[in-house]
Amino acid sequence: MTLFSLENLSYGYDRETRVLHDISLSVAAGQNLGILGESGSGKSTLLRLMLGLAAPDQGRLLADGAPLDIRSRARMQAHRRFAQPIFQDPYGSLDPRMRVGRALAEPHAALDLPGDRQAEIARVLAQVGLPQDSVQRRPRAFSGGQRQRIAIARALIARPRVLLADEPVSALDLSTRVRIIDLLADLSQEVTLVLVSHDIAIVAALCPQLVVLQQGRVVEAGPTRRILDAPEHPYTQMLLSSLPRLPAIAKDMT
Ligand SMILES: Nc1ncnc2c1ncn2[C@@H]1O[C@H](COP(=O)(O)OP(=O)(O)OP(=O)(O)O)[C@@H](O)[C@H]1O
Repeated sequence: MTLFSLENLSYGYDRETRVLHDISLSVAAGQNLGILGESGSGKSTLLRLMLGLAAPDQGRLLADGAPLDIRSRARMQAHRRFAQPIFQDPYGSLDPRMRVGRALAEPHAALDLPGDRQAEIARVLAQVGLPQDSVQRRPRAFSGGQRQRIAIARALIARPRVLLADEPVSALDLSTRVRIIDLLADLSQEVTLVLVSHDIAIVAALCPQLVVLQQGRVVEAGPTRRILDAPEHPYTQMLLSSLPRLPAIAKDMT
């Protein structure tokens, strides 16, 4: 089952500067896809298009088997149940005044989701490993990692088929990162992840499929293992060779 299919897609924020060039890729159910690229390569823009926040200038974007018409309210309502975002900054993505219970109830109501609202809130809190009494507290009462868990719970309330995650752990400290990566790995038993990152280690930990983006173009795509073992494109080779060589540094210090 193909969840997303992008065919020769191009996009620019204005007429003069094109940000994405002739992108083709697909996301298969159960096959997490990593999109790797340096800052400014167009990763966030690509996710914006997949979320339906903007439409391609050229090419096609199919979600759940059909072209995504972002002018159709009904289609976008369905799309928000299909694909949910997770952003980099858990501080920015939650309203500081809103108690967690309300932050989770809101999308359940707005998307007209089935199921008992309180039971659904209890379900997502358990899924992300937060205590049930979190509902009464506001975001400031939580650590950065816990806030990212709240943001993930908010995405999960829709029971989406896909999570579109934009650098979901880069704002977190190292040990918290590992725990959130473990959570995303657990969740990807049920929901497919599209993960955008400049960090090869995170992409490699979570995504069996990889697309490498350079200045808005796909330069390499395929199984992550194959690309890491034998990168074909000079840009991918450069990205891999710029990884810090920690064991070598440790050896030098002895
Ligand atoms: N709202 C906008 N208006 C105009 N240009 C934009 C806008 N957002 C991004 N861009 C430009 O589009 C290009 C790609 O940006 P994008 O944020 O998609 O890249 P990225 O790979 O996600 O980078 P980063 O990791 O730094 O977020 C950049 O040249 C950026 O300046």
